[in-house]
Amino acid sequence: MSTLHKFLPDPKSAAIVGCPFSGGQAKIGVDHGPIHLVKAGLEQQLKDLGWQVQFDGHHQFEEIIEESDPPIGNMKNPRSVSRVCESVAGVVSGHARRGQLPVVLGGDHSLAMGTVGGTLEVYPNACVIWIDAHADINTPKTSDSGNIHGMPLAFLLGIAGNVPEFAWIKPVLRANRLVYIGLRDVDSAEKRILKENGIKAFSMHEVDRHGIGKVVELALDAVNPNRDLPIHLSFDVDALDPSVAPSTGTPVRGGLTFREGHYICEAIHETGLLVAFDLMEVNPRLADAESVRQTVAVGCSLVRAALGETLL
Ligand SMILES: NC(=[NH2+])NCCC[C@H](N)C(=O)O
Ligand SMILES: [Mn+2]
Ligand SMILES: [Mn+2]
Repeated sequence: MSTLHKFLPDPKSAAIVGCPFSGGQAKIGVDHGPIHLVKAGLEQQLKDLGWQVQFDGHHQFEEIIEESDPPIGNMKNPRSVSRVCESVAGVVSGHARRGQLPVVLGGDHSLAMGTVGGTLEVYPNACVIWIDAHADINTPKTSDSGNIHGMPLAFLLGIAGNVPEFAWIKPVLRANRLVYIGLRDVDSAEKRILKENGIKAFSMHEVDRHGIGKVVELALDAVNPNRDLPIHLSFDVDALDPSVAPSTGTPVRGGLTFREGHYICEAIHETGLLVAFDLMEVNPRLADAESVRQTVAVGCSLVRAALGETLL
């Protein structure tokens, strides 16, 4: 807690935003992620690190989830995803405006339209560091699955095309403010989108080549060369190797080790620039009880690392 923070007032204050929502993908259970993370004691763990923590219970989306929500093009549950994300954006921007650091617990990664949207409303020059096996940058036209958790960045960048139901999302994110770490399952259309927009990405290949320390340095150089811009860190737990975080909907082998994942969070904490953190795609309904316990524990410890837990 000794690290000086460049954007948050002292004493440092965080808000846990539980988002039990699964409409951005097809597997049941990811909506239970935040409940498990909070039950594991996350609130007290952050208090023990010296943070003031606000947690007002998980967000209730029942009333805004559309009962009848037929696909638009191939997009599944489009109205529900849109309305949930719009409400999350309001909650996140509210916390950020009050000088709190929102810790958003998913739920699936479509929620990032809300989290990143909310952060950028308050910190328009913030950069986004996206830790994921996947690029989540399909447009409704390029997506094979129609799952919106594979599309949030296309909407935030303003390259998703015109979908009136999503008109509230402003193209707030600039391509040169987005960087990835951990990619290893990128669709061919997504590869083209990354190239065409000159988006910096460090796949597992680069992690192997340079080591995680150098990769985080290079990632920060790409989006935050003077180390003076606010950082939104969006962490999809499937960035970790499935042996480390098995309970997730779209696991991909060859991922980040336990330490590599934590190192990223620790290094971003050390910048003193972190203004928002997402932990997404923890699905306690997948895998056996021990795997669930392990994944939830890793999720909590990633959050703690990002909020300043040190090894010494
Ligand atoms: N947030 C995630 N886990 N995304 C997985 C996306 C997988 C695939 N690229 C798709 O568009 O459906
Ligand atoms: Mn992913
Ligand atoms: Mn993702």
